[in-house]
Amino acid sequence: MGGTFDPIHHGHLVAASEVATEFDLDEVIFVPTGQPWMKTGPGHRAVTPAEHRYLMTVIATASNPSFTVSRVDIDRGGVTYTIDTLRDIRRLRPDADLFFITGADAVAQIIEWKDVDELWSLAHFVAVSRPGHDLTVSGLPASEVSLLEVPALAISSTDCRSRVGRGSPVWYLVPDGVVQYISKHHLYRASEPVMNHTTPENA
Ligand SMILES: Nc1ncnc2c1ncn2[C@@H]1O[C@H](COP(=O)(O)OP(=O)(O)OP(=O)(O)O)[C@@H](O)[C@H]1O
Ligand SMILES: O=C(O)c1ccc[n+]([C@@H]2O[C@H](COP(=O)([O-])O)[C@@H](O)[C@H]2O)c1
Repeated sequence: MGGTFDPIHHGHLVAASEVATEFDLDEVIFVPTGQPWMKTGPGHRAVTPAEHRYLMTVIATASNPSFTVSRVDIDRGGVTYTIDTLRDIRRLRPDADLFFITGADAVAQIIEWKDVDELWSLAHFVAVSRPGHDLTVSGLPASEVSLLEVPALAISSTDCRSRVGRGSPVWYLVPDGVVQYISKHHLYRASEPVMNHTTPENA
């Protein structure tokens, strides 16, 4: 499951768990993005430094033995494209059948992703329902994309960030360890912007 995970929240975790159960997956690899090109650049906010997003993802998934976190997109550097993510994961897991988990909002944009026609040979895509978004495969090859209804959690990273920014709690929207990480590193505080060069060591 790829994501910006800024921060990771229970919507991500429930989606991953439901897909793992439904498709009998051995492992779900969470892959935090490097630079997500659809969320960066002019007119977009600065995405939180990758090391913070990576560590929050590790904390959130640590208690589940089937959940792991990959650094491939972070360590490759630069803009993240799923075509590269899947090629790297395939190299690391040559014998695995790969599934790529997305939410209904992300799957609706796949047609704009880099090298979209090549994606289907690398993984089977599973799109999960998300409150506020229609779940359809229109325009996509139906045999390559499965749709799955998951328990509706109207949680977004955007809302988590703005809640922290205005001093509202994010308890129970994100895992407890992520609440504590956000607080410890002063993430998402409007008055204390986190610069892109900030690392967990000097935050
Ligand atoms: N509540 C949710 N239910 C189902 N899928 C979700 C949910 N939140 C995120 N996803 C899916 O998880 C993947 C990664 O999401 P991402 O890290 O961008 O979180 P987000 O909450 O959408 O972030 P933001 O609000 O910053 O855009 C995407 O495929 C997205 O569609
Ligand atoms: O490959 C692309 O062009 C592409 C464009 C937008 C998003 N993605 C991937 O979709 C996943 C969810 O992205 P996001 O921006 O919703 O966090 C993440 O793994 C991104 O790398 C991929």
